[in-house]
Amino acid sequence: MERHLYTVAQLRAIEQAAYAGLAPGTLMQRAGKAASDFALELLGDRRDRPVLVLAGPGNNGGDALEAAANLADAGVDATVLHLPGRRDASTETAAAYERARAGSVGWIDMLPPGAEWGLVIDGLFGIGLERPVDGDYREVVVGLETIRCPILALDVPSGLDADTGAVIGPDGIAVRATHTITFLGDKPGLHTADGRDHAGQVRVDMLGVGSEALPRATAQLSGLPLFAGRFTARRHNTHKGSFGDVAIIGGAHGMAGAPVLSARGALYAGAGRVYVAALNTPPGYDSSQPEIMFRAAEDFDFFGRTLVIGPGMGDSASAIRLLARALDSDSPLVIDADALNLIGASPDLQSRLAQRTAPAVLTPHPLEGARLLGMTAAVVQSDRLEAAREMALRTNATVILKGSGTVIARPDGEVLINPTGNAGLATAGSGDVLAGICGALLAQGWTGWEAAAAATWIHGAAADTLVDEGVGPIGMTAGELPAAVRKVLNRLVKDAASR
Ligand SMILES: NC(=O)C1=CN([C@@H]2O[C@H](COP(=O)(O)OP(=O)(O)OC[C@H]3O[C@@H](n4cnc5c(N)ncnc54)[C@H](O)[C@@H]3O)[C@@H](O)[C@H]2O)[C@@H](O)CC1
Ligand SMILES: [K+]
Repeated sequence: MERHLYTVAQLRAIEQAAYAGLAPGTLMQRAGKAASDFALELLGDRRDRPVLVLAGPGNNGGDALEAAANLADAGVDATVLHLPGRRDASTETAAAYERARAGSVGWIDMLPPGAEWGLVIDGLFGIGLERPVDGDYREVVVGLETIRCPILALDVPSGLDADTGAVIGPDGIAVRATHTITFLGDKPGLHTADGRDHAGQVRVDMLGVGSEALPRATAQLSGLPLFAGRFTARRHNTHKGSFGDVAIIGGAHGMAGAPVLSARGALYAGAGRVYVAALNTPPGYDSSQPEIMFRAAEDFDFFGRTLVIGPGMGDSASAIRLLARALDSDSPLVIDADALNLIGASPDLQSRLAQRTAPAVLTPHPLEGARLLGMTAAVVQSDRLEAAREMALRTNATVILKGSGTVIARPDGEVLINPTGNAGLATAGSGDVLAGICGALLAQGWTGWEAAAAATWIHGAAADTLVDEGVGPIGMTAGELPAAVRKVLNRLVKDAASR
């Protein structure tokens, strides 16, 4: 899957351009038709069940009214909860209202407590949401929380910012849909931050607008087409030196587990040789993974090796010295965990990072990202795309901003949102595994951008595989990920070979 993501400003321009060549109301009628078709699909053979349609004051409400009229025409028992607002409706929405009025739609003005529905359609607000959902609208959204049936959001779940995926307002609320049908192009906010929880499954309907009418998107959903060309079957005549050396630098006193998890991630993602260069006295070997070679970090030669620096590294003088040496080296670099915090606190390390020419991939979670940018994690989360872009620009590196809908950004402003993964990844050590996978791909000659996109996708797909097998999301452990990563990778290579 590869899909362009448009900002609200771009969508408004697409809408204007499309609108100019069509009879008034055409786009809304198409949106209403796409919505009612999807609603019928969701009802399946339960078309006898009543459908509640929430219609707000703007054109999102107009889409909902068109959908309600279509459903009633198809013989469905459709009831509209109409909350028109104070401003006059647009001509199209007024026409949609008249159409629904003329049909066999039922009308209510408050949510009847205890009523049972086969489906709810959310047409309260779309991309025109200007402020937090409050008053009567809020009451309706709160009321939906106790209704147990599929909820289909039109364009955007009401209350969600389509650009950022944040629920609008300090104490905001948004509809939690099971499905979203979104119009004229996909939106970043449906796939990151709160977006995945509120949008459910997303379907895009272009309302008949051709791709030639679309502007260049600087954000897209990540997917196999971006890096599938890299998955080639291994030649027989190869050896461990053909697949690169990865060295994990970390493991200060009491934190030996983190670099071992990274090392396993790198090993199972196909690196030829994997070292842990430990800050503390290194263990002789890892009995459950004896392939990993342990060395003392201070004496370790970085030359010709891909480095993953930071897991369990701490903030000692020795950690800072090693980080400066890694930043000054020509080695491809993954910078994680404590190393990110050290860079956030040191203008000297920041300038060493910005001056690098070899690939560097940063893997911050929101708090580490916030430290790098000198802001709070809440500000990072309020606009994850912007925060990732800003980090990439300042550090001259590829940035993987972790979290639901991981955002990958590069210094020229291009952004990907990763669609794989689940809540099982919210567990200690899963980030260490991701850094290791990324290191392994860099060590095999991938660019920072490809390695970041693929590592994130594979890491998420591995977690999805484990959930399918009943291993998680609850209780999934980071140590279970590497073997699942190996399965995903080999499947991708096999699929690539059979194409
Ligand atoms: N105009 C067009 O050509 C098309 C519009 N479409 C639909 O129209 C939507 C955008 O329509 P609009 O621009 O009218 O925007 P919305 O329908 O999203 O909502 C805007 C209206 O709600 C009010 N409003 C905003 N936030 C509020 C809040 N928190 N509480 C109370 N009132 C609030 C505004 O004053 C305005 O009246 C899209 O999301 C999509 O669903 C689609 O039908 C495609 C075509
Ligand atoms: K909506």
